[in-house]
Amino acid sequence: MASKQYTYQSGFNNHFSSEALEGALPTDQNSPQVCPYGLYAEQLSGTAFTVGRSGNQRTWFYRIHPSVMHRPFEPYNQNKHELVGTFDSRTTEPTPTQIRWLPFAIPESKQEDFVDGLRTIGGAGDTALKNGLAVHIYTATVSMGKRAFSNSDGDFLIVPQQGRLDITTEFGPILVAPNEIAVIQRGMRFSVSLPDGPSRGYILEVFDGHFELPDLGPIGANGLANPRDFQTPTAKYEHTDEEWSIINKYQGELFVAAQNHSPYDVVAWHGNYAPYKYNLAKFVVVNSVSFDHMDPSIFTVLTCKSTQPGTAVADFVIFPPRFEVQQHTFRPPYFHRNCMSEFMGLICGEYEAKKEGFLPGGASLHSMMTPHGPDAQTVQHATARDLLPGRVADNTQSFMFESMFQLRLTKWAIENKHRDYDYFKAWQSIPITFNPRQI
Ligand SMILES: O=C(O)Cc1cc(O)ccc1O
Ligand SMILES: [Fe+2]
Repeated sequence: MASKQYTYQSGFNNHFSSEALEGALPTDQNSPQVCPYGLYAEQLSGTAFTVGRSGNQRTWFYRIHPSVMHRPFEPYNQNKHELVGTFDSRTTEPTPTQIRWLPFAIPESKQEDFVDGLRTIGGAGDTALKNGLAVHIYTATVSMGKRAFSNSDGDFLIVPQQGRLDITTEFGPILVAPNEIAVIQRGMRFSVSLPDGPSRGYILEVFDGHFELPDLGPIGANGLANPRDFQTPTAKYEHTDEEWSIINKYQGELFVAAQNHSPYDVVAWHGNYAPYKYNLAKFVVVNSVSFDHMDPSIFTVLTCKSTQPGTAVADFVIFPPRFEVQQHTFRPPYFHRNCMSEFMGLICGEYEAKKEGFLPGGASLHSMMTPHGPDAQTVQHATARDLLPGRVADNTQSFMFESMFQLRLTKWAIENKHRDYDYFKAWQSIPITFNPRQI
């Protein structure tokens, strides 16, 4: 698997075309009476037919079998209570307290693939009403083999933390490593293999809309995540009569259907609804070069907009390696209470606001308006240090899923054995230095 060739098309939101056999893409129309090579045309819509031209997304597949050639979907019960698509009092609980989880264990003695290893941490809203989001953790020890996953509920933004993911998609293969992300939108079939063995990562799922690049405003035409650094796969197909299972997440529940051919039989495709990957090391960092701490929105890689301008359903924000040069400034993240929810994870290294306890593969949640900020050790260092220009976050990468929604947590997350009940202690020994006699 790992020796497989991966070729990508570059750009964000482009109209791509790819054919694994020369001449497989019809040249003059989408639906010829008979397609080249006897293929079948099938459209995958990522937006309603009538969405305006600038936001309309769809792809045309030219495939050996129409994907409808499968047996009926039946409930797939395994793992049922650990995936959630409706966040209400029946499924989840709210808590405003600061929460931290130590690294989520990968059950190495258990054979679990990417689908069986999905667990919902929390979320908001409801997939049926196409409003809200979910945050999941995946841990996996085995490849999916002849099982394909397809999510009718939302788009997945996948953040691998340990182990590369070799993702076969209907559009072609994608290899995604820690410090890269992959976005696989709703309805796209994919299978995950694990070239490095046991793997773990985070997933942000949005129930409506799609991820976009943030506007750059006065920054200008370049910077942050540049469109050309996004990579979409190229067509690759297999023609087999083997038994496959299609596992479909629909309204937060899993269903399975059998079919006797590979779902990866797309010989050619064209369109602007396609999965992609992005290497976080390519992010062009912008920050204050004089003084003060900028808001982390300067580190937004992708955003899923709501209908309220500037207020996102979810932003994917990173804290990348960079220079820090601000003078007479408290340089770490400030103390704050935010009208947005902040879920954070760590891919590698150490996060600049926490000296201890926030570890790669772990996570934290600072809910809407819940106070948080740097821990006591970070405060002590930041207030005493020399402010020479320096490096921050070298060899590290942390990220935040920031959302306008209030998240509710699953029982799995709240009662998780890796929950760090001592998290509140991080702030208890912050030195109180108030002196009314000091000018
Ligand atoms: O809470 C956090 O650690 C994330 C964060 C970082 C920062 O630099 C400013 C605000 C913010 O929420
Ligand atoms: Fe914060």
